[in-house]
Amino acid sequence: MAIFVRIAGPIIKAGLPKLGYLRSRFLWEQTNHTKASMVIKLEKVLISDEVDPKCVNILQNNGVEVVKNTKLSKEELLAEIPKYDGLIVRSATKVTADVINAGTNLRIIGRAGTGVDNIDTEAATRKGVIVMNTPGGNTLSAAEHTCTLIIALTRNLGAASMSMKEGRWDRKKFMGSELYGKTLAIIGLGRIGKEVALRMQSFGMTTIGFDPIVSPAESAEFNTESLSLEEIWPRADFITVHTPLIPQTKHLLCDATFAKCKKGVKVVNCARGGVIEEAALLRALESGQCGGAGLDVFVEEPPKDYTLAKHPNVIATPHLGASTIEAQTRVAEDIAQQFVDLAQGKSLFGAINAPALANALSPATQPWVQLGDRLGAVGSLLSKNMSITNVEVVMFGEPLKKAGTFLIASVMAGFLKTSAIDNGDLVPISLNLVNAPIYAKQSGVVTTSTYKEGSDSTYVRIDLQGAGGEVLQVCGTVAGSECELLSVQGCAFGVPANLSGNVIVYRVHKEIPLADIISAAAKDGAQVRAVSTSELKNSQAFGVLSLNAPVSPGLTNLNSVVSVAYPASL
Ligand SMILES: NC(=O)C1=CN([C@@H]2O[C@H](COP(=O)(O)OP(=O)(O)OC[C@H]3O[C@@H](n4cnc5c(N)ncnc54)[C@H](O)[C@@H]3O)[C@@H](O)[C@H]2O)C=CC1
Ligand SMILES: O=C(O)C(=O)COP(=O)(O)O
Repeated sequence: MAIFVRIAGPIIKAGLPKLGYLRSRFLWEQTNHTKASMVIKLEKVLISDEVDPKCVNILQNNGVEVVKNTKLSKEELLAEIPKYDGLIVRSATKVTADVINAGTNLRIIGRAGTGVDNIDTEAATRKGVIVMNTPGGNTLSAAEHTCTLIIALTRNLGAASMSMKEGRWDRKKFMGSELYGKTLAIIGLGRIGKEVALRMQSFGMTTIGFDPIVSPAESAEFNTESLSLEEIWPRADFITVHTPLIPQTKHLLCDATFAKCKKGVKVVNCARGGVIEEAALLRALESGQCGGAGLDVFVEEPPKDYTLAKHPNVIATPHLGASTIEAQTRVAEDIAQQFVDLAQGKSLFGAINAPALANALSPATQPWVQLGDRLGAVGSLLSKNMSITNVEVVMFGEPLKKAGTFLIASVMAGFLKTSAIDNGDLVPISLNLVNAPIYAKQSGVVTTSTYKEGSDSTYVRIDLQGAGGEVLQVCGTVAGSECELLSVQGCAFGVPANLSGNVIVYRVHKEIPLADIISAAAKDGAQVRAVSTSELKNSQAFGVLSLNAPVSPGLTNLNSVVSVAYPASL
């Protein structure tokens, strides 16, 4: 299933009503892709960075073809990527929006490591591509490397070792200081920050820290006092940063914050280049405001300018935090196993951009995901001209208790797809549970879900509310693996209508002989395979014609017999 989006531009299709509530317009084209379901097809994976061979073994043992090529230029990667369902990287490959958009078959990007700043996660999410990392696999190695840099800094290990290699015995030059009794400030008290705290406490250091999501009680559990940054700067003898590089952490240490620190403060960056502003650090080192820096990461890797790395008070390593046999084995195994588990519908572990996929992975859930998509499509067809502002998904029956998030996403996928047929937009995007929530939000339609306790049967109702307050209700269920329409506007179908393949959905306002409907549809070119009709209630009834092949829109003959009829490919 592909969606074509153009944010602005003329409506190409004439003669069909336009949906004013869609802020951007969508035109769907049917392809072989599964509708809004989210079973990940994983046949071919590209590994474009140095990842432990265990990754290849696990994938291959699970029937995945793997190509490892760590020498691809950007142009070569752009040319190669369409061949793959999955891409595995470390920090070297820059997975930019153009790479993601070139990946016509790309379903999943895996980061064998922690930081995903080299992956344009927003572009991936819009394209419906899952981004996954291996949180925790390299925590201990990064923490140990940080501790190594702190210890090395305080005893001038880098420079002292260098001077020995140069044949000198400089005992006076390299007077150090003890860590015992000193204060270590840890900015970012997540996985690595916490492990650094625990290790450095064994040297007798006092650990203080700041993290917006770690409560004082949590940090107290690892003996670290939680303070504001303003309280931290003047107290710290050493500062180590363990945050991702995000706008809030960029240049956390800069001229202004260095100025608030103790003279001679020593700093360590084993997180991401740019959390400490490099130019400000150089100035602080030159002035003596900073007494030394341990740097594992740089804004540009490898750096073009080695001034910082060459500074006598700097100990620098070329992004080695995760470069241990143990960490590389773990992250390689983890990412491969996470890919396999996701493809087999077992687990979503490590995915960072697919909340609607939670609870939607098991094979048993897939028909419900499909049902959401199809009810959304039917709802869209029958609510034309209502200017839908709200969509509520109401779930009945214990098995659907946790289905709200994925059902909203799949209903909106079906709804937006079908709505878009009347518009005309041109950039191809596959809608799925990863990107449907973004496009739903962008459409301006407010979505909610409600679970109703106490129902003996399991079914879904979607309530589509128009700008004028009117509501269209569409109800459906899953029988085996089939999606069935149970009722529209409370008009129950005698035999539930099968919602699959090519159909025509129609509405009448009085009893119309079925023969008249079928013969009118036939005149419009429809090869009708099956018919389901609802009861007539409140002067309306609904029907679904299942067809052997798609039929062109318009349906002039049928529309002269029924009130409205719409073709759809479900
Ligand atoms: N040098 C290397 O080879 C490695 C570097 N890393 C980097 O280390 C960093 C941390 O990794 P983990 O501890 O595993 O991540 P984590 O997600 O467990 O911890 C990061 C913490 O930073 C906190 N944070 C976010 N914004 C903040 C702010 N404005 N101020 C203070 N804290 C803030 C978060 O709340 C979170 O608790 C990441 O940037 C990662 O890429 C990770 C592994 C190896
Ligand atoms: O996991 C991380 O965030 C790292 O920085 C490690 O990077 P690497 O996999 O060694 O290129």
